[in-house]
Amino acid sequence: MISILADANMTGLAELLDCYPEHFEVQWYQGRTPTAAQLAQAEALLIRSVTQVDSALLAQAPRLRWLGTATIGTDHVAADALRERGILFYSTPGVNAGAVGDYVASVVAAEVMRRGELPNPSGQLRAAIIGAGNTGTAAAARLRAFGYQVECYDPPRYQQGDSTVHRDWQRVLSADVISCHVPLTRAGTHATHHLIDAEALSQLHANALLINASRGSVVAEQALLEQLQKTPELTVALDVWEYEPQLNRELLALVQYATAHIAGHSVAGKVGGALRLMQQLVRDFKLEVELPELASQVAQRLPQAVYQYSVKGEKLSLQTLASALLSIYDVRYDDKLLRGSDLSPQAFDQLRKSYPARAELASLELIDLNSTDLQRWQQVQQFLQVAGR
Ligand SMILES: NC(=O)C1=CN([C@@H]2O[C@H](COP(=O)(O)OP(=O)(O)OC[C@H]3O[C@@H](n4cnc5c(N)ncnc54)[C@H](O)[C@@H]3O)[C@@H](O)[C@H]2O)C=CC1
Ligand SMILES: O=C(O)C(=O)[C@H](O)COP(=O)(O)O
Repeated sequence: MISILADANMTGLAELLDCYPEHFEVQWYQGRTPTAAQLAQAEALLIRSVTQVDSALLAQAPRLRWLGTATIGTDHVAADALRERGILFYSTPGVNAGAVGDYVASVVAAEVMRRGELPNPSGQLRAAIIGAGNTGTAAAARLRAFGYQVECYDPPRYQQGDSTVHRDWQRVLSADVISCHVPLTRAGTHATHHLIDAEALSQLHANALLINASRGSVVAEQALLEQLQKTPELTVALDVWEYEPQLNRELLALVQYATAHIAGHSVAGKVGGALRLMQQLVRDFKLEVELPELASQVAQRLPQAVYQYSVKGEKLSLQTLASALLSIYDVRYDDKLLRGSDLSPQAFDQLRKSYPARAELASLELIDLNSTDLQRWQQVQQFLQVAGR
């Protein structure tokens, strides 16, 4: 029996573990940090982005030999400390990239409804993706579906010879939509901490749309607040916050879309994370568990495959497309939930814990289209299906 300690709020994991009671002895922890008594027993620890794993936590977990985070980001884990102890460590790259792309699409669709047109202060319909990895690629595809010319800024990839990306920071700052998709890093040539600082913010078009669904500290929060006080027309969508679960209330009042770090929270993204960790755990501990059976347990939890939206024979206008996308995932609803809460750290965590089941935009099917629009829709659909590099 392996002694597993896991975040109680990891969608799909309990069902997977329940299928194999003979292999696992499971303890669940609530909230952000396990107790010392729980850590003392654990051989394998399964976490989400809210649990900080550092030397102090590891010192309480003498039996630990395996750590998995069901997230793309790994900035909450001290990888060096794990290496020193010889603890195996896994994350789930790309697992919720489609969901993050959908979040970006939903923000743009909501802007179409609010402005009556796409954000386009430069008149060139140009979007900049910062970080051309999995989430950046999914977001770029969604922006292309709206007709944006998308350019990806990614100096590390550029240095490695990737000719599809650039390293011209000024081009990023002059775009109509700027969307952040980098890991949070604090050291090295390409550190991303406060990448969007006061100087960068001051150079954006007043009517530009800035989106951050990466990590809060990629944008300097105080500088953003000061910029919004000067240019309130700047439209900002923040899914992540520099000091979350503590929110900057003054800043929240000035951003157009404020959500509780849920950009990646589609059911497929969340359940996929649990499945990938389980598959790795089963391999590393050499357990006799059928991996295909694990996958089929997960498939049963995914939402229905197709959501139909009738355009009722009308032209596929920008507004119709935006309405159809919002019918699957509407960021304005998540924004209302956060603003309607008491904005405390507990409320922030509770919103994430009780997040409703969310399908992905790839499951949308438009019906009753005329033949010209059918072609346009098929192109859009391809963009909506991109779920990583
Ligand atoms: N809000 C949410 O729910 C979610 C947030 N995230 C965050 O998004 C981050 C990115 O995720 P992925 O795209 O899947 O990661 P990825 O590793 O696939 O791509 C990151 C890209 O950023 C580039 N990069 C690194 N430093 C850079 C810099 N200084 N300037 C420009 N580009 C730089 C890398 O070369 C890489 O291409 C994650 O590390 C995580 O923190 C991820 C999933 C969900
Ligand atoms: O994958 C990541 O990185 C994220 O930020 C997640 O979407 C956040 O997921 P949870 O930590 O809330 O499971």
